[in-house]
Amino acid sequence: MDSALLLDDVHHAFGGHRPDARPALSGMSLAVAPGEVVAMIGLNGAGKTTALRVLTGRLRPTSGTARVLGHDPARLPAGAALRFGHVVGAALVDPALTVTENLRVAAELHGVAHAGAGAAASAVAERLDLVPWAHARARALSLGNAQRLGVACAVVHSPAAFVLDEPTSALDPRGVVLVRELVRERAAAGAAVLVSSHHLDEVARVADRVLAVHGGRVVGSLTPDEAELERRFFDLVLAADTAALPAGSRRSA
Ligand SMILES: Nc1ncnc2c1ncn2[C@@H]1O[C@H](COP(=O)(O)OP(=O)(O)OP(=O)(O)O)[C@@H](O)[C@H]1O
Repeated sequence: MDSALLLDDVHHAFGGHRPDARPALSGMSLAVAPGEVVAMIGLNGAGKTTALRVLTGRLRPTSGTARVLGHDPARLPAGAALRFGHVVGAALVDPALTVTENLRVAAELHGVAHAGAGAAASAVAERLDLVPWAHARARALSLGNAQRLGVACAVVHSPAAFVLDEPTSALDPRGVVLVRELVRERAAAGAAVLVSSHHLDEVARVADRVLAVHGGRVVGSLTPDEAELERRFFDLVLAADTAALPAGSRRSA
């Protein structure tokens, strides 16, 4: 089956060709099929957010190929943009609008007909337990509820593919479960989902595949139900670091 989300040998160095430029992506390759949830897990600075920024079209990589629903994300045709959702960095939320208004606007901006936008907004607000704050302005929300609203706005139009950067970082345990259930539901309906996280336990519960990201690339894949996931992750990181050492210094490392 064709990938709905794809990065193929993507490289990016902030600072361009300056001598002090440091690579953020060094051959990042991944693919997410329709109906699949893939999680990227990695240490701080591994390149997860940079990879997601490439997929949202906000960052043009130095080289390599990125595709969202078959298109270059930096020039996503309107039809594909309507079928894509994302929260990477600041969510697409207007602080002056209420929760319901934001959801309705997000739905209509993504092509949901005016007549159906209210129902779509109510459904996702209920799903993420935002109903008690339906009439609150977004700027008045707690950090966790603001994060729920960001996720809700990204998926209110039932996108065919979506990417979420650390979508549960501010959530309470119930919020974590609600986002997990929402992601699984959308994948069961055929969406391709790519999420990033620092929390192995959490992604193991939501993802079909977990990709270990280190040094700007995928250094291995973990199956969520395998034993000792954390140790396997660190083994992959260590192996990648060891392989990157100059040949003569490997033995003593
Ligand atoms: N705008 C930027 N300018 C310069 N360097 C950047 C910029 N954004 C990211 N980087 C660098 O790129 C590398 C990858 O960063 P990135 O934010 O993608 O990592 P991450 O895996 O998302 O990390 P974290 O888990 O801490 O969020 C890091 O070395 C980071 O310092």
